[in-house]
Amino acid sequence: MSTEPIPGIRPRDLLPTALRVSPQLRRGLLLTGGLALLGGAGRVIAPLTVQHAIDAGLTPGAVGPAVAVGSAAVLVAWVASMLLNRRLHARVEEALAALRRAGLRRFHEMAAGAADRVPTADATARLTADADQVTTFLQGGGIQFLTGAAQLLVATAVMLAYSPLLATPVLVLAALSFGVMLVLQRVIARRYDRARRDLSAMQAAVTEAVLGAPVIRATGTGAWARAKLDAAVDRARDGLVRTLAPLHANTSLGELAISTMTVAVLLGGVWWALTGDPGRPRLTAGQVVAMVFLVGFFVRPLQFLVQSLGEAQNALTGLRRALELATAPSTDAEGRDALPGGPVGVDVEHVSARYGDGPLVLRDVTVRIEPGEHVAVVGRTGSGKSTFAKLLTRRLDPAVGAIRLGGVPLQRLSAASLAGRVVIVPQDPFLFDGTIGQNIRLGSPAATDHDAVRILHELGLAGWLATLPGGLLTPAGLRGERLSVGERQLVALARTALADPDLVVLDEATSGLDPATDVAVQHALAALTRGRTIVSIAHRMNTAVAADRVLVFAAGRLVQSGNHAQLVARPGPYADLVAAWTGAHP
Ligand SMILES: Nc1ncnc2c1ncn2[C@@H]1O[C@H](COP(=O)(O)OP(=O)(O)OP(=O)(O)O)[C@@H](O)[C@H]1O
Repeated sequence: MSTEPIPGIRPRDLLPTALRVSPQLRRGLLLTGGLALLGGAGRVIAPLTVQHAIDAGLTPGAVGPAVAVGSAAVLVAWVASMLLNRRLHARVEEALAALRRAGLRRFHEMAAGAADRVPTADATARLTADADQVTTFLQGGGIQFLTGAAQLLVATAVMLAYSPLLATPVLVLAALSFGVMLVLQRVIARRYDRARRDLSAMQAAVTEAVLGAPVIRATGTGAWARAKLDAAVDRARDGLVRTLAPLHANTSLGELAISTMTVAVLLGGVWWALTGDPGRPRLTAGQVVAMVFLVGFFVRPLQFLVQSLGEAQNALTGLRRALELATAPSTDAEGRDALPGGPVGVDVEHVSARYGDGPLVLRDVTVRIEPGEHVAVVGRTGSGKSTFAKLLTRRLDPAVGAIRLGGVPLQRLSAASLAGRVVIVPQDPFLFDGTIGQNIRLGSPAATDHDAVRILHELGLAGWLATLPGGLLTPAGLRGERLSVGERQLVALARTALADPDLVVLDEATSGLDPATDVAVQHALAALTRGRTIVSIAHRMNTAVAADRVLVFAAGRLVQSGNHAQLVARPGPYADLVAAWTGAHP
């Protein structure tokens, strides 16, 4: 039950997963590799032409062609790098776009319960800032990373061809330092991973501090809020600082290896050249000069690779986090069965529930809700009403027991068969930035404005529609902020009615609606509930009185069940609640 909603990806699975999620990366991979090799080889040809010119005695007949070949090679390298740059940038951006699309799609396909456990800022960061790290790396020298690696390969091959004995100490030193760097790289990866999580948490803290600013100003709790934010900022800073020590160790180690290699080749090359027969050195002067050049061509990309390992690691961490979201388990992977047609009956059998690893907040609840029945769920605050509603809509899975909808275990139902058939209407519904009409039409993909007007009439909301300045074209604003809570509820009720669901789980608004909106909401609710199975989390007595049956929760247990008249007649939690409600609204 406490499995991670977004499982990690092992380093060795990173590339195959990236290629699977973003197949664009595969396209023209051979050509891209070829261009990188051409770019690297073009640069390495220059020292070979110098060697020829020197060994030919630096005669005009030898220097001329050498300069021509060298220049042509440099030109080819330049063109190849330019083409490589263009290709790689375009492919990677296409791949990232696919990754973002796949990530968002998967987030929408995730089981509601799992998605609820992913902090909003974390999901957002994975699709934005984390994926951006790859672009940042590419723009900040990532392409040179690739041409550098190709140049390193070509330089190694040529050095080995020239003098295996001289190339050996260079390669041994390079292999040794790479071994140590790999270990350091693992440490860096772990620390970057941690740092990115802390950055995500900081983003969440900043969002909270900005969104909560009106409350903070009104309550004068600025110092408390800033202290909370400061702690998150400090953690993010410390996380980033912790990556510096291994990063610096890595760079210094690279510098040390590089200087040692240059000295080894220079000394070794001269010694090797001199120890041949007199007049017939084992290495010609041209070869020694070319070797020194080649070490430069070997060393410079190596140095660059080492220095940009940190950024590469950061980009890989960003890529991995985005990929993890894009490959998180979806509900469809679990559920294959369809919900039978018509009003849905609900069977809750010995269900207990908890959040994460916390204590049980709902214990051994057993109840059957008949198809078409209207049930009101009541109880004091914290008694478990919302938890019960979350269980019915799979935003939480039972720790113990089973729930069946229409006779089918909830976890066997596919997300597609639940969409539009089982709908939750929260207290403060979410509206998209668009018109009221567009928000209502979301209930049914094929619906027209005509359908939206019809449904508003059916719900008795024609009068409300007439009061809207732009009718259906009235803008709702970002998250519906241009409408009141009551109006948002009316739009959500119309959207729900248009979806024509068979089971509606309704979280009644607790916030005070103005009397006119309140009446409109009550009428709309009465119209919506006809002929459907309804589970209302009731915060007002009228809802409980009107329901076919009332379920009373207390301290996580279902303690009473019956209609209003039966329950109010006997002493107990329901009678106490009714007394409290009547006391509050005499
Ligand atoms: N996301 C959560 N994580 C951990 N505990 C939670 C979470 N949501 C609710 N709880 C705990 O579960 C218990 C039941 O909460 P629940 O929201 O179901 O109560 P409720 O009856 O709906 O209350 P209210 O009328 O105030 O909405 C409470 O003790 C609450 O603290």
